[in-house]
Amino acid sequence: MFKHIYGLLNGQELGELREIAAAATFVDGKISNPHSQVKHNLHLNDEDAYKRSSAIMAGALMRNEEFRGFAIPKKIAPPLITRYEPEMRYGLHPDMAFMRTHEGPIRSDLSCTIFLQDPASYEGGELHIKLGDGNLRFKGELGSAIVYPSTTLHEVEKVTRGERLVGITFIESQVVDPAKRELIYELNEVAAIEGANISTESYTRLQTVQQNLFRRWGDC
Ligand SMILES: O=C(O)CCC(=O)C(=O)O
Ligand SMILES: [Fe+2]
Repeated sequence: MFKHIYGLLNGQELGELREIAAAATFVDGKISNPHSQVKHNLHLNDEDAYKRSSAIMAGALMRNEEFRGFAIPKKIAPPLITRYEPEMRYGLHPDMAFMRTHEGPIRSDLSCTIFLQDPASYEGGELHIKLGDGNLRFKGELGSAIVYPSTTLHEVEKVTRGERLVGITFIESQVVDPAKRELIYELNEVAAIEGANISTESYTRLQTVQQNLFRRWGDC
C-alpha cells in the first residue's frame, strides 16, 4: 500500500529546509552504500545541518495523523536530505532490511520520500516503484511525501534538468506484517469516520476489536 501525504511540511519548514540544504555540504551518496553500482546521488553531510533538518522532517511526520495512522510507526530513521543534479539517478534496488542510525538500529518496513522541490522545476527524477509487471511513478508536490513498502524494488529515474531535492527516511512499524498493518489501518479509519454514527455500545465493541487486534499483531 502507498500513501501520498499532501501538505506534510508547512511553508516555514520548507523554507528552513531549503535554506539548510543551500548552505550545507553534500557528498557522494555512495557514502552510505559503497558497493552500490546504481547509486548516483548526493547526501547532505554536515552534522549540524543534518540534526536540524532531520528534526524538522521527523517532527512533521510524527505530528501528521495520516502518517501515524498509515505507518503505525515505532521508530523513524532521522530523515536525510538528498540531492540529484542532472544525469544523477538511483537505479533499481531493494532497501536494506536493517539499518544503523545514530539513534540505534531499525528495521525498514516502510520507506518515505519527502519532496522539497517544486516538481515543475526539474525534469525526470520520478520515484518508480515496480510491482511485478506493474509500474508506479511518483513525483510529489512541494512539501508532500510518499510512503511505500520497503519490500518493493524501486528506483529514482534520471534527472535530466534542474535539481531534485528530497528528504528520505525509513520507518519501523509496530505492525511488521504489511497485510496485518493494512487491515488495522482500514479498521481504524472506518471506526474514526463512522464512530459517531453508531450506538455507543457498538462503538465500544468496535474499540475492543481494534485494541485486541493491535495487541495480537503489534509490538511496542
Ligand atoms: O529519493 C527517493 O525518492 C528514494 C531514494 C531511495 O530509494 C533510497 O534512498 O533508498
Ligand atoms: Fe531505496
